[in-house]
Amino acid sequence: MNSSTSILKWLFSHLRPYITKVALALVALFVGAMAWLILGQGVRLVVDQGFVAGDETMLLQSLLLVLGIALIGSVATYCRFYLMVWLGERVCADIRKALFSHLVTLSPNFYAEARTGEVISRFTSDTTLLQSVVGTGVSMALRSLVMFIGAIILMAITSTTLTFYVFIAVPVILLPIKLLGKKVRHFAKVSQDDVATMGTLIDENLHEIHTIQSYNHESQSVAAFDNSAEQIMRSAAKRIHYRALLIALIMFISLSSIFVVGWIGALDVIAGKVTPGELTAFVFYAVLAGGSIATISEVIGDLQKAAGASERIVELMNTQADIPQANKATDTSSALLQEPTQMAQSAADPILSLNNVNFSYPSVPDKQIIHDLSFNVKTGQKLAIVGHSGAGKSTLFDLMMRFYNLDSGEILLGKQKQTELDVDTVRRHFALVPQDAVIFAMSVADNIRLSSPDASDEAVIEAAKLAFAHEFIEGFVNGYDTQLGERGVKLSGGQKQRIAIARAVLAKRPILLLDEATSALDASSEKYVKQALDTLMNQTTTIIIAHRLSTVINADNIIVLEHGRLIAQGTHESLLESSPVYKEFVDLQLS
Ligand SMILES: Nc1ncnc2c1ncn2[C@@H]1O[C@H](COP(=O)(O)OP(=O)(O)OP(=O)(O)O)[C@@H](O)[C@H]1O
Repeated sequence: MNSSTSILKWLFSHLRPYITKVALALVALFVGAMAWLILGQGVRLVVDQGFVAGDETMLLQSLLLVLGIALIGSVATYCRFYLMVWLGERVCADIRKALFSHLVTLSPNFYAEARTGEVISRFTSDTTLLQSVVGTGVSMALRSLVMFIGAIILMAITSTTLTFYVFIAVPVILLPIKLLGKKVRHFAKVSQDDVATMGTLIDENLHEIHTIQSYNHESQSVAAFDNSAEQIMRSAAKRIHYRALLIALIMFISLSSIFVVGWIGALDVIAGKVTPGELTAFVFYAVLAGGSIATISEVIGDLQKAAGASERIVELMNTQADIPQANKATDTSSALLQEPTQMAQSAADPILSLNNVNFSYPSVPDKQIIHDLSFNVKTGQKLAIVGHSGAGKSTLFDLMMRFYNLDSGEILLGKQKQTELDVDTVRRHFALVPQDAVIFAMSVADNIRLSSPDASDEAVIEAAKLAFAHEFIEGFVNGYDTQLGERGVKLSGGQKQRIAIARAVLAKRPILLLDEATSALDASSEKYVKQALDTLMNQTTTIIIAHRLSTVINADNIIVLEHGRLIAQGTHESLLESSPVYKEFVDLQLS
């Protein structure tokens, strides 16, 4: 219960900025409900004053009154519906915006553990559910509640005896709603889970269509999908059965009770205890009250679902970014990020130093990945890191950019400790060219501009020229405006890499982190990529995870990692002499 109250508070806090609209919606809701309730009195007038009394003028006047009330009720319904659904959409958009800006601050470690698919599903389906419930569910529940209370009061005023009989009928109607409603909800949840499973299946198969088709796996994929679709059908059939039964039972029981009460009421009319108009009004209210109860019981299930959805959203919102900001006053300035002319950094000073770094991933704290690692990189140097797969090379890049906290030791950027700087500032020191270039579904220019959103068109073209990408981009019909498909399907491997290099060039950051691609490109692509990288490496300090002989030969310094330990350091020639591991590595991996 406590959590429901906090969820409600959370939801209402999002409604607060639109308090005027909320108030207007509530006014419309009350006016609408009142209009429908007063309509019963109008009907009573029509029957008693016009119909039974045989007075044509009164009949017309009462009918006009009924029409007037219906008009007011309809206008109020429009306002309530519009405002409530608008509020639902608005709150949902606000929550989505807040959630997304929170999600982009969470580290890759969070996504490695939480499964991105699940986060996306929470994001889209939970917020959509919330939107429909805030928009229509709450509106319907509130309206029905007001109508129910009003109808009961007016019933009691019209005839206490008949109201008493109605109250005897209420539990008879509520019992099947409660029992069958539970079943319906259970199977609705099962169907939802089945649909989610199908979603994963579609996503996996269509994203990896290349592998599926090359291994002729289509028929097995189709069979697995058919199975999943049939499973949804089976649980849906159960849900539909219980729902149909529920509707039929409610109809039968409520109509029977109205008939019984109507019969008792008719006897009272014959006995002269109530007027025919009163009986008509009473039945009108009884139907209103019954309808309201049915709506509330239906919406309550949705409200519970929305509470669950909100709880999951709040849980996501409360996930803390695992990299804390600097403890001291957050320092967003860094000597290395100043204009080159003011830069106190001399070529002999280290631009990056690791001192006795120890690290294990938070998810596997017992397995130490980096052991007592120390080295430094001087301004303008080219440092190559070599080591077997799993030695911890990529982990080092992540540590430099502070995607994780160290277990012990320190990393310095120039003379400043990484932990004393704002995380954003730390990252502004590095331009990363990953092994598999990442291309987004936007234009070529915007893909390059990703690293520097304010860059001018001229700067983008300049960067592309330096990355040897300008020529092939010009070859596209739309040039720099060419839209790249999802996952960059329209580009070759070498082209993607050159776009990624142009992005790094444009970023103009003090340290280039380069994860050299292991997959071979064709000879001409290879040549362009190499030229592009050479240009870039000559401009800045470069740390490169090397897989090619030519790269290590040109490096100023090479460090050899084995199981997260630095086992040798030096130039290519000196290491060939001094380090058997390096020599073996060169023979095996690089030549
Ligand atoms: N998110 C993670 N959580 C737990 N362990 C991880 C994580 N990422 C990597 N590891 C482990 O850390 C070790 C080092 O991995 P890393 O990716 O840094 O190696 P690498 O030298 O870059 O290898 P490769 O050349 O194959 O890319 C491996 O044993 C790997 O299993």
